[in-house]
Amino acid sequence: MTNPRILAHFQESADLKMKAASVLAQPIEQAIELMFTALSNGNKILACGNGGSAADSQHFAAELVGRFERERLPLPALALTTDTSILTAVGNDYSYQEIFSKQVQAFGQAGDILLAFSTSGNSGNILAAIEVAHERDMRVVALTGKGGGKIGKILTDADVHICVPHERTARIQEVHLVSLHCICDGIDVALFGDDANE
Ligand SMILES: O=C(CO)[C@@H](O)[C@H](O)[C@H](O)[C@H](O)COP(=O)(O)O
Ligand SMILES: [Zn+2]
Repeated sequence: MTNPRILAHFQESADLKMKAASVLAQPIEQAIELMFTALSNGNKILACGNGGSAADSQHFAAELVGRFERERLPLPALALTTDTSILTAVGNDYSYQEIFSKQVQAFGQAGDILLAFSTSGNSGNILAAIEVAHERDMRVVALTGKGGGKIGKILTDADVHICVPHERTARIQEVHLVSLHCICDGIDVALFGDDANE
């Protein structure tokens, strides 16, 4: 007999993914187009998030600098969640709220993309990073949940909002991850064409 709690996690995750597929296909396509255009123009992608979403930021950067499923040259993506000296110095000397926005200020250029994760849509350091990205004429791809929170209110029409229709952080993160893989796949298809018949 399968553990009912384990079964319930898998069932809820599977049900949400199929529901989210139809809701999120369009913003995911918009994110692919935005990122492919930016990368084609010589721009880069900066990624940030807290906790599990910090891991997602690093996961995405690794798949661009390394590869997703197809061989290609490295693509410029940087997770802002990895440099412990920057994170502790800025957190200690200024505030935790500024650990990503100061990096966006330092590294972000016009035309770059900020990939911002927040399952609640309300994390202050992500809101601050988005505000600085806008000041530096960057576009934002935000992955949220729980209705999008405050992030949903500060995004512009030029940004992309992938908002998972759920209230449970773990489930939202699981859909963020499959969305990331869709974006990686879409960038490769834009570069090399569809490999469906290969
Ligand atoms: O991964 C999990 C929960 O599954 C946690 O580590 C979670 O990422 C943390 O609580 C974050 O601080 C949540 O922040 P946010 O997603 O609301 O911006
Ligand atoms: Zn998690």
